[in-house]
Amino acid sequence: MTDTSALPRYEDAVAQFRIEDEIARLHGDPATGINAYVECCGRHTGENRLALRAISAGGELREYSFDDLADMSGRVGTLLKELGVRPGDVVAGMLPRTPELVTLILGTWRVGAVYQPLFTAFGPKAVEHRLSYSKARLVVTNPANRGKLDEVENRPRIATILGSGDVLPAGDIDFRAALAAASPDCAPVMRKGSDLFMMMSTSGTTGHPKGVPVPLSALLAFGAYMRDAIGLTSDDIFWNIADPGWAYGLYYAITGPLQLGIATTFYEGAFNARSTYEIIDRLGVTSLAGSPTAYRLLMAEGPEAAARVKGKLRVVSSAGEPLNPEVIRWFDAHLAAPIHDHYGQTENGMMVNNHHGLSHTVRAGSAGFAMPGYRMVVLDEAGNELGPNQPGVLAVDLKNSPLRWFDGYFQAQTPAIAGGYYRTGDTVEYEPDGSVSFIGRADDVITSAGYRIGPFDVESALIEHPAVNEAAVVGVPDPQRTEIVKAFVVLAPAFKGSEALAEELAQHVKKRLSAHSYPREVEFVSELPKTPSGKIQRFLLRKAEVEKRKG
Ligand SMILES: CC(=O)SCCNC(=O)CCNC(=O)[C@H](O)C(C)(C)COP(=O)(O)OP(=O)(O)OC[C@H]1O[C@@H](n2cnc3c(N)ncnc32)[C@H](O)[C@@H]1OP(=O)(O)O
Repeated sequence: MTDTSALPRYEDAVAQFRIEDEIARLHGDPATGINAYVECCGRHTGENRLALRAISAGGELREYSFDDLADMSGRVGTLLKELGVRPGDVVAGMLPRTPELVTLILGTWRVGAVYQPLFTAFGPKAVEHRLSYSKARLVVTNPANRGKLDEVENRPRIATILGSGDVLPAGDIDFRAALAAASPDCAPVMRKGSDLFMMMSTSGTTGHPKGVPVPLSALLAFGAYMRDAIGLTSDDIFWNIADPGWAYGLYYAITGPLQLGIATTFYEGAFNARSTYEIIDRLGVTSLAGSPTAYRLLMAEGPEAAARVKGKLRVVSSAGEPLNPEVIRWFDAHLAAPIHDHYGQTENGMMVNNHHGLSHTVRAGSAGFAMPGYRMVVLDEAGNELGPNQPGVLAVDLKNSPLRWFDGYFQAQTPAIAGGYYRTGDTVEYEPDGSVSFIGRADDVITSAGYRIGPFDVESALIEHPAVNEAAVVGVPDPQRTEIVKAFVVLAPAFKGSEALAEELAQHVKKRLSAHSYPREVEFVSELPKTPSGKIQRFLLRKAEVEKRKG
């Protein structure tokens, strides 16, 4: 167990926070010149220091040093330059958690370009939308995901990583062969802190996902989170199980640890509790990060499975959904591991945490305290700051949060930024001790297994099916996944509701949109509740479902 008395006091860290100290920890300077490859790899080379442990689905462990990643990403950078990728251009990756993914990201940053993740569970619809706004110059993928791009209009150039026996699709670049022929020498292109290095996306309620531009200055916040909230030290064996197709994985499974010069871990297989315990045991993982759904699945495996690794985990960090007190107690009893809830968003990263690297009281059920460098407030509808025990929307005080970096969605309006605040859309209240208690979303965004799912996207995918006239999609409570996606469907006159049709609609969304956002429940209805102006009232459907599940 961590001896928290040896940690810096939270109050002191807040009082002593100076952005100049954070900047001094970087190799570059956001004002004069910075490069994310240099921060996350180049500056850590020369000592053969370990950067990545990659475990294949079959259990084979391969290790890569920062020097290995420097060589491989140099080749990527050389190839990108040969392909005409310039600083500020977007390069997309639709790859599983493999060393090649890391080198693609580092190589993209090395030439001053912007990395856009495409989660491998996405279908063609989700991919097409993201590529359409980012205007990516190149997408790098593998044969398992390549077929989706055939259904994408106006797709960019494609580079495919072939396995043995794979045939290169006509017109594609053979990524491995091109890298073998490319020079590892590639001088990093220095950029300003306001220049972008990632293009993320986030789910909306009234439209398709919006682009979230991430400037290089966000490295300051990512590093601070790893130190203060994860409490990462050079003695740790760190594993963040989140997929780098999403913010938590890209920011804190790749960027954050590598920036601190500390090795990260990838498991290339699909998540399951058994392999997770095996890897913790085999590698001696001391610091684990992931979502509550993953932790609930570890619990469901039972105390005997946990006994094998009891006492190994020094700290466990949880993000993506509120952490249940029951999970906290179970981790304490069966793993002897303190598990702490952290709160953040794709916009701005993690902002409120039960810090592992700072000492403060930790209450089960609390989201924690604002990370030093952020001033978080609770606002009423008129934008007034509220005191303790008054529910309102959690917001960032922009002027007094030197670590904040989100300036608005990519080429889209950002009503969440107004009056000097960024409103997160989450309803919370402050406790008298200054910690934050999470209440719920203020809008219709669904949180399922740590993923944020926009109902509009799922509804649009459903409506593409010939049987569907209208659809409304909401999140309904679920003990395992926090919420699951439920669709209420009004059928076209020629169709009759059946279990087979419900399954067909679910599979349609899974294939077209994304494997993680399909409706796990489909109910056929004759009409949907609407306002007089015709807007679907999802909240009424959600309320009825909550009541039904209670009773
Ligand atoms: C600031 C922030 O960003 S906060 C946090 C961001 N969120 C996250 O990181 C997400 C965290 N969640 C997870 O990692 C996972 O949900 C886990 C590990 C908890 C549980 O994983 P699983 O139960 O295996 O399934 P998961 O939720 O990933 O996927 C749902 C479905 O999509 C499928 N799927 C998932 N990934 C893929 C993929 N890459 N390719 C194809 N299908 C996939 C799964 O097989 C599953 O299908 P099923 O319902 O038919 O079984």
